[in-house]
Amino acid sequence: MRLRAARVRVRVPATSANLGPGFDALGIALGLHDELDVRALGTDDVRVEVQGEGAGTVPCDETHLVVRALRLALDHVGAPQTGLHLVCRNRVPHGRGLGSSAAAVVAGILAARGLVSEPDALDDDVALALATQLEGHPDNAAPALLGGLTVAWTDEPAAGSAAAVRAARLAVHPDLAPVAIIPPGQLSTHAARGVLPAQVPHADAAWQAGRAALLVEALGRRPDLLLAATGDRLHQGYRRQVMPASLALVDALRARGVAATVSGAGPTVLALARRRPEGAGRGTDADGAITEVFGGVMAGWRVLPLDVDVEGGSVTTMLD
Ligand SMILES: Nc1ncnc2c1ncn2[C@@H]1O[C@H](COP(=O)(O)OP(=O)(O)OP(=O)(O)O)[C@@H](O)[C@H]1O
Ligand SMILES: N[C@@H](CCO)C(=O)O
Repeated sequence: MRLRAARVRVRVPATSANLGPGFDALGIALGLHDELDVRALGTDDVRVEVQGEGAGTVPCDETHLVVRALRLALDHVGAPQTGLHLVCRNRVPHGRGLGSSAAAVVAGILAARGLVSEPDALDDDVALALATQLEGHPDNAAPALLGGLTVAWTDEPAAGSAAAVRAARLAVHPDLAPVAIIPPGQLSTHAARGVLPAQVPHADAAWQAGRAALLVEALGRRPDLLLAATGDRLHQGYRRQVMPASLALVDALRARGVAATVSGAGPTVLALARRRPEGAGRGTDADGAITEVFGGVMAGWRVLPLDVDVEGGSVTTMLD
């Protein structure tokens, strides 16, 4: 395998994982994107410029997450390593539960796909497996790669072979109107996973399986069922201790009929709202409740209505 291009442009969406009961499995791509220009250099240099989210905080050397993912993908297909110049225009907030790390990992893998002579060697199946290797779980990487609503799972490995990570796209009702409510502070996924128990009661697992099945129906065809369908007993309650304000917001919104969940590992809150019907003005059916709950007192939080991204990550080869 050789490099066929020197310059590529990559675009990857934010994602929200779990959506309540779909812990480590369901995820949805959102209309908020990181964009990167990646240039292969004739030298061994690595230069990373970051604009927007993460500027001044993420490392700008070989340890940058996009660089690590890109190198993993080049190694995987036997392509030569190269010097790199990255310009990252980041809009996905970091450490907020909106899939910034998955976006970075998918961006690196897609950049490698755009650079190599046989891009099919990094098709979506391979890209998802590589992303999961770096991320640990595929629920953000799958929608970041494929767009829309996805369910990701891992097939039991046959003796002597690696487990296969797989994903399928699911239907999304056109009225679905996600609203991200983003706090000013970060919480790492690592910290949020650290407070989860090793075991849960059988009754909770059974309850959750029913809600996850209902959620697929609610998101695809019956948005009127979203409040019931976004219940959770496996993660949000355990995580209350590390994001009390987010869980208080989830509780307050749910008490007002809004299908609110913690987005990914938090601390962002995602309201799965519905677009107002034609003629009823712009906005969503959750806007009144969000305004009422906020009351202007949650300083530094941002309310961000977002479209569902249906395209997923993309890479374009740039001609010099
Ligand atoms: N665009 C990026 N470039 C470089 N590093 C990044 C980028 N995005 C995220 N990271 C790294 O990943 C960390 C955040 O990852 P983490 O998994 O904790 O949160 P998240 O991905 O934003 O949330 P979640 O996985 O819950 O959706 C950042 O602090 C940074 O180290
Ligand atoms: N399913 C993951 C998403 C965060 O990457 C979690 O909740 O820990």
